[in-house]
Amino acid sequence: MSRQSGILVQNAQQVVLVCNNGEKYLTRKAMQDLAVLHDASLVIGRNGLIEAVGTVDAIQSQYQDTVFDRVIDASGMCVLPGLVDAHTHPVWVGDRVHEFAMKLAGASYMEIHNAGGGIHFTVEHTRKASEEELFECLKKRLQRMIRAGSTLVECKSGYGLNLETETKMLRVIDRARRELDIDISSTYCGGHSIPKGKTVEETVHDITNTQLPKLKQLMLKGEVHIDNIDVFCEKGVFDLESTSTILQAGKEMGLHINFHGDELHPMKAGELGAKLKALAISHLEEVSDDGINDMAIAKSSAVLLPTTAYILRLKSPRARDMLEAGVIVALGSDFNPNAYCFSMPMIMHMACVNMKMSMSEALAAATINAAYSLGRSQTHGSLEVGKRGDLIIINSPRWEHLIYQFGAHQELIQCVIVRGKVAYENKNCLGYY
Ligand SMILES: N=CN[C@@H](CCC(=O)O)C(=O)O
Ligand SMILES: [Zn+2]
Repeated sequence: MSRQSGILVQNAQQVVLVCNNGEKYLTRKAMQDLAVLHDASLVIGRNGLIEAVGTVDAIQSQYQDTVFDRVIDASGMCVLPGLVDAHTHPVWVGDRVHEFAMKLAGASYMEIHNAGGGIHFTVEHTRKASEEELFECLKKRLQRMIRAGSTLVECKSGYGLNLETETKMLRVIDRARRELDIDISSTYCGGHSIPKGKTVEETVHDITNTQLPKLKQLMLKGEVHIDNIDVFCEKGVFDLESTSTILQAGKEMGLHINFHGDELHPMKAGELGAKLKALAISHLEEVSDDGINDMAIAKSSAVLLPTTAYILRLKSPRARDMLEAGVIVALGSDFNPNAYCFSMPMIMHMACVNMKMSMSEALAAATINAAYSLGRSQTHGSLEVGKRGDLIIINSPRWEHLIYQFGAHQELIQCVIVRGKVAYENKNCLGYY
């Protein structure tokens, strides 16, 4: 009797495993030297996990008696792990296209923020929105991310700044995690800004004495799921001490520390994150040399966000210094109303051009290292047997086209598979020409 299995992706020109020895992250030279199979096939079992990956011949003989639910011919194409977006703010209403115009005319991010715009503008609108309305927005945005190849996305709250709206946002993220064909890492970011009319002290007190204890109860009851805690550590927002207080309170609840630091001003966020054993620190445009060294030793990953420097016309983070020091470098889109970008292929391209990363480094940063930054690299971020069946098939004979062709992912990404299920298929994909 014949065996049965899930999906066979066969005859691919290249299957980019990224790594194949159970590595939890890649640094330095290992990021240059990704594991790639040529003329290869891959099998995802009905349990949604990768069952086998190898040369076309090897898979053919191993599975000759197997009937698959679906066979995908990837002749002339490349298979890559699903992309991991390590930093997004996707739950909000009220776009800020008017602020984009202000920034183009010369206003800085903090000028707009201090004048009551920026995060405050989004908070005002998000507080008024219904849970259903927020879910519909999030759903559309996540679908756009899937179409751009992301299969695991970090999603932050942070446009509530009070218990009611932060909880509403986290419930919306949790619903997306349960209902949509995409994996989510959920981040409580109640420390995203100081709410209007409050002091830093009052805000820290509210977060540590009201919001976090209540969220802990909801987590225990299974009403909400949170993975990470985040704070915007920045001059005029949360200083080092208040950041540390909030992050430690979150860590005591079992959350991973994953915060915004050293973005617009040097704050010694790299040093603080390393001391607190943060899993991830984002931005780091202004990180110090000591911060870089401490992060390398502590294995606190650097989540670099090329859109920030691009949109705000700032200097880019020192990716090369971090890579040379052995920091675990990851990438994120930073999708938010200030930086409206869903596309990790574009992020990788920008990381290569503006931050001087190689294409291999950028792919490692957008897969295995981004998964590490979310504590998920045991299950995500590479195409290895036993890991999640999350992959993308691109219509080009070399995987690098996904990065090289700036803004062309919609003509390259033929298929996105999440947990062994086809989450997106582009039958009209024109290909790499
Ligand atoms: N810097 C803080 N947070 C976001 C921006 C959020 C917003 O402006 O709405 C970021 O990562 O870029
Ligand atoms: Zn952010």
